[in-house]
Amino acid sequence: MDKEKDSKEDSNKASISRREFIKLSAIAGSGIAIGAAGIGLFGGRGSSQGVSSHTLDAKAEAVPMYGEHQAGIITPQQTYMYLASFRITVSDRASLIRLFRDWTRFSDLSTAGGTMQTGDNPLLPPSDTGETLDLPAARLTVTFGFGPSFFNEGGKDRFGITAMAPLYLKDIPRMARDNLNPALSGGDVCIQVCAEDQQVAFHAIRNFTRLSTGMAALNWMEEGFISGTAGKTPRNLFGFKDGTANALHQTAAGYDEVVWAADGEPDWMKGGSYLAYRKVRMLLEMWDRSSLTDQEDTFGRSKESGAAYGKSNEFDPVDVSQMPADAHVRLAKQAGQQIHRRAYSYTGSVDPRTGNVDAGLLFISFQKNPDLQFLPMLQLMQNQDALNPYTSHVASALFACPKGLREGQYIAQNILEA
Ligand SMILES: C=CC1=C(C)c2cc3[nH]c(cc4nc(cc5[nH]c(cc1n2)c(C)c5CCC(=O)O)C(CCC(=O)O)=C4C)c(C)c3C=C
Ligand SMILES: [Fe+2]
Repeated sequence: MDKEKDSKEDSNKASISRREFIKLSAIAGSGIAIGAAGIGLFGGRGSSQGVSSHTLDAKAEAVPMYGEHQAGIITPQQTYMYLASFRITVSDRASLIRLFRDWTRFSDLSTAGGTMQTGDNPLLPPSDTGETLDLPAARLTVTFGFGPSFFNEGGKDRFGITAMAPLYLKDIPRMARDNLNPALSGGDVCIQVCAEDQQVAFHAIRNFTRLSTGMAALNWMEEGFISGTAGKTPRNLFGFKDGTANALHQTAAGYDEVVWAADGEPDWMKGGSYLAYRKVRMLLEMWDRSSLTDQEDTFGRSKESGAAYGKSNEFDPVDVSQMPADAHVRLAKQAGQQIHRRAYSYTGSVDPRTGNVDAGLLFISFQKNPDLQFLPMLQLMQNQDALNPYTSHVASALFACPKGLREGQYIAQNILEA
């Protein structure tokens, strides 16, 4: 593990300090107003104000949103995640700038544990929906991404930014086994929100949506969770440790190699990353009837320890020759590339016809070059993966997540005002 990156990530976990709340109060004093109701006043979330960092648990910690890279990409995974996709409904650049300014201010506030004003005018709806008033920052992160249609929608340069499109942004090509629902796929803008508290995460998505009224519409929203003991790899709904191989690149050099976009990209994208998303339904009932041997052969790893076939421990180097030819991990390795996975499990409703539960994986990976790292891997897996009989890919999207922000900048500023 790289010390420098680690300490950066650690500083990202700093709790909300008194200083930050003073900063927020100062902004409040300057009378920033957004929309009709306005982000004009800020309320700290009760329990964390003025409490020193070491007395607070992870739920109280704040992850600053400013820096070289956006938070929520290599940030250690929080327990809850919402991924939302928006369609921009305005066509002029000025409105778009207003939307991104509003979203950026709300991100700044909410990731620091603040809220918008909750009601100094009884004749208006409160600016903030209020459900986080007594809650701390809960390691909330907000990650913005832009879909291909943001830059060019069916040949139309809506915002005059087609020339600013990043190198590898396009819709993920249709795969042979795809069973995609277009209503749950793609979009102009995505917002990934992660937090240690589900209510804090939902509050953020809900208020992003409110702030976008008249300027953007919510296309779809997915909610996910993961759970694991601190320091241990969390397990997916098939009961296997999921994310082990991320350890192969968790150094500053590794992230540069795997995650951060660089050469040839427009300036706004250098230090950003591509978010590849697949909603993969997992056929739990069928899986639960398969033998342990079949389950382990599917991945080429031991279910309990997570060790690769022929090895004893989870992080021992993989020897693909020990695995069945169609094992998921063997195929992933065969692609010869690494990606940074940050997946979450989801559960949904029961199919009334079968009694089966809609559940699975919100597969999310970050990479610097999806053409090289992600698409060939997906292609290989679609054709041969032992996991295929147990899964169905039901939604898909690719977004370009810009580099991080400096204080005072708004998201997409270096695209819209370049
Ligand atoms: C196209 C990329 C991938 C998709 C889609 C995908 C879906 C998927 N994966 C699991 C469970 C596991 N995946 C594991 C490893 C793994 N998976 C991918 C890529 C995709 N997975 C990669 C690149 C790797 C790492 C390979 C390596 O270098 O060793 C594992 C093993 C443990 C681990 O390393 O995380 C599991 C388990 C599911 C259930 C799923 C779709 C539902
Ligand atoms: Fe996988």
